[in-house]
Amino acid sequence: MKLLRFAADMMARCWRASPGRTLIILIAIIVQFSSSIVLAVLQRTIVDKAGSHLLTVVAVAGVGLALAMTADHAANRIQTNLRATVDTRVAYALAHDLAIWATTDPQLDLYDRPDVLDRMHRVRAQHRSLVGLGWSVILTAAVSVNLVASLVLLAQISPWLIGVAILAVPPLILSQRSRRHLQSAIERSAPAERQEARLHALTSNPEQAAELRISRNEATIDDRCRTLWQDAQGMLRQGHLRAGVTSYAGSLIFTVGYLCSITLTLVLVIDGEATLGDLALVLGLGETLRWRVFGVVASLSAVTDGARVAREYLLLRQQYEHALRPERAADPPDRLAAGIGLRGVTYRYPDHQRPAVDSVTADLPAGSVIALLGENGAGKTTLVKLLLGQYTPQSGQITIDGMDLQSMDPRAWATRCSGLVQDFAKLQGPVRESVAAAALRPLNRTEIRTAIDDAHAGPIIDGLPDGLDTRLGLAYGTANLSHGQWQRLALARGLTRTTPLLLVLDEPTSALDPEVEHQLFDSFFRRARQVATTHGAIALVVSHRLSTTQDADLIIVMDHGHIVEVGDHTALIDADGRYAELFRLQSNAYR
Ligand SMILES: Nc1ncnc2c1ncn2[C@@H]1O[C@H](COP(=O)(O)OP(=O)(O)OP(=O)(O)O)[C@@H](O)[C@H]1O
Repeated sequence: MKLLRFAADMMARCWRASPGRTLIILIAIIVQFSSSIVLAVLQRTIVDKAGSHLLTVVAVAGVGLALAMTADHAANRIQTNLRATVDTRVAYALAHDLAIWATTDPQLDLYDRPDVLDRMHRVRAQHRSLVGLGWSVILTAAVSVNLVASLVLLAQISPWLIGVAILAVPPLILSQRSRRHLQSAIERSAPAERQEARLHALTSNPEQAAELRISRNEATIDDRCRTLWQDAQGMLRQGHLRAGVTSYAGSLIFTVGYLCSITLTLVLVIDGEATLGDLALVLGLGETLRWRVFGVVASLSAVTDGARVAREYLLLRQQYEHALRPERAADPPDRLAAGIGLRGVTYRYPDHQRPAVDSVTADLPAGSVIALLGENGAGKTTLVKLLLGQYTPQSGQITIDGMDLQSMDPRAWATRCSGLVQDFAKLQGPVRESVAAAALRPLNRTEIRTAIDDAHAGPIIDGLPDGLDTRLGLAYGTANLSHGQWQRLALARGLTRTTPLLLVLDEPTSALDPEVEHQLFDSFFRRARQVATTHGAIALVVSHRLSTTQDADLIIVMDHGHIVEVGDHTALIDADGRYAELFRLQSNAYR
C-alpha cells in the first residue's frame, strides 16, 4: 500500500514536472496496448471474408502487420523521447531530496554507519528506477489488460489455448528469481564498489593528489583498487550469469508453449473446427502475446526493482525524519545564564569497542573561554561534536542552562553554534557567497568584509582578481586558495553569526603560520569576549599549542575519552600534573 502511494507520488511528480508530456505518454501507452488487439480482430475478420484467396490473405496480413508495427513503434518512440525529459526532471528533484536529507540534518551519527552509506550509494546509483516506478505500475496494468483481452479472444477458438497463459507463469517466477540473483549480487558488490570509487576519487582529488604522488604509493592504491574492482565485478558477473540462465529457461518454456498453441490451431483448422481467420488471429496475436507476456514480466520486474529502491529511499526518509525528531521542539535560550553541563556523557562510534568520550562530567560556565587539550585521539573533537548536537550520547546528558539538549530542536541549536570545525567545508563559488553561506540573514558587502577582516582574511581577498566576486575553487577554474587560506575563509563564515551561544575553534593552527595564528586567536578571543557579554556565550578552543590557550578561563585536559584535569593555567601548573608536564615540554621546545 505504501509502495502504491509512493508510485502515485512519483506520477504526481511527473505531472508537476511536465503535465503536457505526461498526458501524451499516457495516451501513447493506451494506443500501444490497444493496437495489437484491434488489429488481430480486424485481421481475422478480413481473412475469413477473403475465403481461401491466398494473395488477399498475405496482403491483409502484411498491411495489418505494417499498421501494428507503425502504431507500436510510434507509441514506443513517443514514450522514450518524452519520458527522457520528464524522468530527468523528476530524477533531479529526487537527487535534490537526498542532498537536502544529507545536509539539513545536523546529526552526523547516521553518516558514520556503513549500512546507511551503502544505502545512499544504492539509492543514488539507482534513483532512475524510483522515477520509473509510477510508469511501471501503469505499464503493468496496461499490459495485463491487453493480456486478458488476448486470452479471451484465444479462448473463443479453444479453451486449451488459455494454456499459453499458464505457461507464462514459469517465466514470471523465473524472471523474479533472476532479478533476485542480480540484486543480491549488486548488494554484495556495493561496499567494494563504494570503496573502489572513493579510492579512485582520492587519486584524482587535487587536494590529496600531491601527497599521493610524493609518497609514490600509486602501485599500492592501484592494486587495492584493482582487487576491489575485481571482487565487485566477480560478484556481479556471477549474478548476471545466474540471472541470465534463470530468465532464459523461462523464455524457453513459453516459446515451447507458443509452438504448441499454433500446432493445436492448425489441427483444429484441418478438422474444420476453426477457420483460417482463427489461425491468422493465433499467429498475429500469439506473436504479440509472447511479447505482452514478457511485457508483464518485465514491467512487474521493473515494479519490483523500483519498489526495492523505493523501500530504501523511504527508509532514508524515515531515518532523516527520525533524526529531526519532531518531539524535539524546544528552542535554545536567547542567552546563556548558567552554562552547559555534561553529566556522565559517553559516546562510542559504531563498531568501536572503546568509547571516544567516556563518562565525561563537567560544567562549562556561561561567558567563559574554555581550552580543550589532549593528545591525538583523546576525544576532543568528538566532545565538540556532542556539544554541537552532531552526535547523540549513548548515555549521560548534556544540558543547556539546565535544559536537556535532547529535548531541543537540533536545527535550532545548530543555528546558535558557530566558529570553525576541523572538517570545515571549502565552499566553491564567489567569495561573498562562500562567506555569507552560514549567516542567518542576507548580508551586505560591508558585513561580509567585516567578517573577513575579523578572521584576518582581508589580505587574501585583496590579492584575488575580482575581490569579493572572485569565484573560488578548481570547479570554476579561476582562483584556488591554500588550505590555510580556505580555513580563514571558513572562520570568516563562522564569524558572520552574531548571536552564538557556543563558539568553537577546533584545531585551527595546523595550517597557519605563527603570526596569522596569533592574530586569529586574538580576534577569536575578542569575539568570544564580546558574545560572552551580550549572550553569555561559551567559547571552546581545541588546540595543541598551549601558549595560545593559557589565558583561557578554564582548561580541560582529556585522555582516552576521559577528563583527567580541569582548572585554569595557574592551578594546573601548581598541580604539576599532565598539563604542567606538557606545558614545560612545549616551552622548552619553542624557547
Ligand atoms: N567518524 C569517526 N568514526 C569512527 N571513529 C572515529 C571517528 N572520529 C573519531 N573516531 C575515533 O574516536 C577517537 C577520538 O577521536 P577524536 O577525533 O575525538 O580525537 P581528538 O582528541 O580530537 O584527536 P586529534 O587531536 O587527533 O584531532 C579516536 O580513536 C578516533 O579513531
